Amino acid sequence: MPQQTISIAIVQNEQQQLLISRRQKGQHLAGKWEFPGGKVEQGEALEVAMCRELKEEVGLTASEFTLFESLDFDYDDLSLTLHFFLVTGFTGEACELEGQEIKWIQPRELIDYDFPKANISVINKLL
Ligand SMILES: Nc1nc2c([nH]c(=O)n2[C@@H]2O[C@H](COP(=O)(O)OP(=O)(O)OP(=O)(O)O)[C@@H](O)[C@H]2O)c(=O)[nH]1
Ligand SMILES: [Mg+2]
Repeated sequence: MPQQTISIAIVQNEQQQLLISRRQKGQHLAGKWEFPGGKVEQGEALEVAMCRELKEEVGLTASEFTLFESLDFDYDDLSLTLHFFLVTGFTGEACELEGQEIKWIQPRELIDYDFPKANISVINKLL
């Protein structure tokens, strides 16, 4: 089974809102909501990958962050190691650089959005 390491940014703004985006047609788990992030490249540090994906996907530059949770999760077709960072400092304005839908929501609203199974423990920690 393919194995991937993923770095993810949970971005929190000054109103305590969190940034979520929607996975697009053709992507793994299309239609689900997620936090911006993606595959860590060969030899790339986890936080460097998180910052790169955040910039590429929504145009934000992370300046303050901590590792929030790391976990392994197996989907039927894919085995993942996911590293979630909580980003509390950033510059820029979030935009839909890849044509995906994005939203700022309150943590308690996370329960109203359909996230991948791998996100359940992280979402429970954020609620
Ligand atoms: N970005 C992100 N991916 C997640 C989350 N939860 C989760 O299970 N995943 C899974 O982790 C993998 C992330 O890879 P990705 O598709 O975002 O990777 P990427 O940005 O490098 O995509 P690309 O290869 O299309 O450029 C996917 O299989 C996705 O389904 C999440 O909250 N955010
Ligand atoms: Mg991605």
